[in-house]
Amino acid sequence: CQTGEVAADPQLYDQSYLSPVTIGNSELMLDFDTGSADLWCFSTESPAVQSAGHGLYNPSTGTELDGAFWDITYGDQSAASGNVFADKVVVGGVTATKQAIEAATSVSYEFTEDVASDGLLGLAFSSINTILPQPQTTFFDTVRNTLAKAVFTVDLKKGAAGSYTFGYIDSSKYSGAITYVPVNTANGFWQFTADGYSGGGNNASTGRGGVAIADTGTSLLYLPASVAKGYYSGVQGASFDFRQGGYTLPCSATPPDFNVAIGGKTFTVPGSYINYAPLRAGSSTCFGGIQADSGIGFSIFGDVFLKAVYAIFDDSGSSPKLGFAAQ
Ligand SMILES: Cc1ccc(-c2noc([C@H]3C[C@@H](O)CN3)n2)cc1F
Repeated sequence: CQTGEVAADPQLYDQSYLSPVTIGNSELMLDFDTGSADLWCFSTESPAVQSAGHGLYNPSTGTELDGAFWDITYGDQSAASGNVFADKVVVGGVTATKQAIEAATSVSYEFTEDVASDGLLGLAFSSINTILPQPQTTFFDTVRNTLAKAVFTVDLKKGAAGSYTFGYIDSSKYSGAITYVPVNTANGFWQFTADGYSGGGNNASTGRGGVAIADTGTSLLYLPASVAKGYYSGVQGASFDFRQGGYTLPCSATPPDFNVAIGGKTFTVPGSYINYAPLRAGSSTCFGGIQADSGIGFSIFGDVFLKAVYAIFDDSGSSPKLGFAAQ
């Protein structure tokens, strides 16, 4: 029965978190993403102009999955594609002897420029893996029957290293009780229902909650437009900036805390997490950590929310569930 833990290292402004993964005989830094289901990495097959500065997977240690290819586009329209090998993957001591490794033969500029990241490790449901003609399993699905308990946990932190555990829940990482809610896997995400929101200009609870996904690969907290608007109506100097494509606020502001009701429990995002980052280096205007989820179809509980809680992604029972606890 395997268990393991791996660090989650924050990148600038907590834009993403990277974890060390051994693939074949390379150690790469991957962005663990509960909002997608492909494990892909830069490789010796990637064009040098796209892979300069990145760690590379060398497929010579793997076995090619003949005729298999993959092509993924993320929420921000960044993309990558390539072919597939089976190879050994080790995450925090947990070993998958034959994991589908998606070697990139092409990536969009966002990935080329993100030189700290050597690829992504998807932790959503394997139903949305993009490998054709036959989708393959995520790392978690590959190892889940060898784990002491079919769970992984997420403990992200603001401006500090957090961790992912596989196969166990670490009671030292949270306080109080864990609140569990059911997960709807129809879209392949860790999708749940939030009961309601309050905080900022939303002084009265805005009651209605809505459908949301827990997404470690998204930096911010995307909420119904009415909730985002209500929140910033209580923040001096905040406004919706069409040029920036979202709400901005003075970097000098200490915004009010934001509360989310889930499973009858209230979880608080400290206001400081919502003063996210300067628009560009040296700017005194910052981009807000809460933004509207307009056009997405559901809310996205990204890192701004996840770094305020301890999150349990549990597929050990008859149906998957999400647990949240105060950190
Ligand atoms: C350069 C770059 C761009 C995007 C992403 C990215 N990773 O996860 C996600 C979110 C959105 C949804 O697609 C699934 N989870 N986005 C990572 C990158 F390193």
